[in-house]
Amino acid sequence: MPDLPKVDIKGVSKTYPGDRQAVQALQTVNLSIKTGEFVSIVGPSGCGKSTLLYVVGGFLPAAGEVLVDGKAIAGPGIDRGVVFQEYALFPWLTVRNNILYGLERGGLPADERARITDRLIGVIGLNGFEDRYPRELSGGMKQRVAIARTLACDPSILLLDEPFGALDAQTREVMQDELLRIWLETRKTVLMITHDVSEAVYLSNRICVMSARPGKIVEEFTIDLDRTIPREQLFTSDAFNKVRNEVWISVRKQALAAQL
Ligand SMILES: Nc1ncnc2c1ncn2[C@@H]1O[C@H](COP(=O)(O)OP(=O)(O)OP(=O)(O)O)[C@@H](O)[C@H]1O
Repeated sequence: MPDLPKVDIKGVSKTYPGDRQAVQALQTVNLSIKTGEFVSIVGPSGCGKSTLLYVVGGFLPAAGEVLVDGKAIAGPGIDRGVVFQEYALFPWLTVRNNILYGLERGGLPADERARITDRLIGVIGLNGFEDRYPRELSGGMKQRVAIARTLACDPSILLLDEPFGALDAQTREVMQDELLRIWLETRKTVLMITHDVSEAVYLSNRICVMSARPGKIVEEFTIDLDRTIPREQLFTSDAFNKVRNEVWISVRKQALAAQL
């Protein structure tokens, strides 16, 4: 069925019960993501972006439905790999063993697991650092390991929650380029949360803007930029700046509405 969405979020609402007051984080969110599409979600702080990602990840129960390949999810699954903002590495495992960890339960023979791990260490540019522990790595290196660990299980969907939010500006750019290269190579379906409008425009096919809490999708932008041209050229192009400004204005409108 060629038109079946890879991820179909249907009428998802989420209210967190509270001691004093319940918090409605999401209200009837609908979003269909095609196979191989890179979709980013932007919106004001606290509007429910992470909540939506956790619902799609299967970590959080919610009203409505999330379908993957047409089937309702019932919890987390190996079809969906998640990368969190805060690296989430095991401090007691080396780079190699952090990446191997996710593969150990997959039933693959040891030599195949080692082959996948070695290849990914090359992909993330950490040859020579295989036996280092997370405490010996920079923030950018740790996040590369976290991404490699997620890629090791070869999920068809990547769920990225502000994956570069904790990195300095230069490392962030390097990591964006790395992610773009990986996506162009693998064409995985990606759902990414970010605060950074330029990052969303640089990486995505489509950007969804969420309203202030309770979050719902209020505007969508299709991004049709040439991803093969160098970053400097793209960032200084009129086409890039035009769409970046449009998205920025849309997010700002929601952020201002939240303050009223
Ligand atoms: N476990 C929880 N219990 C109660 N309320 C929660 C919980 N997690 C999130 N919330 C509330 O739900 C709302 C949405 O939170 P969420 O983290 O999804 O927003 P966000 O858009 O990702 O925020 P930010 O951009 O600041 O990271 C917020 O008001 C938050 O306080």
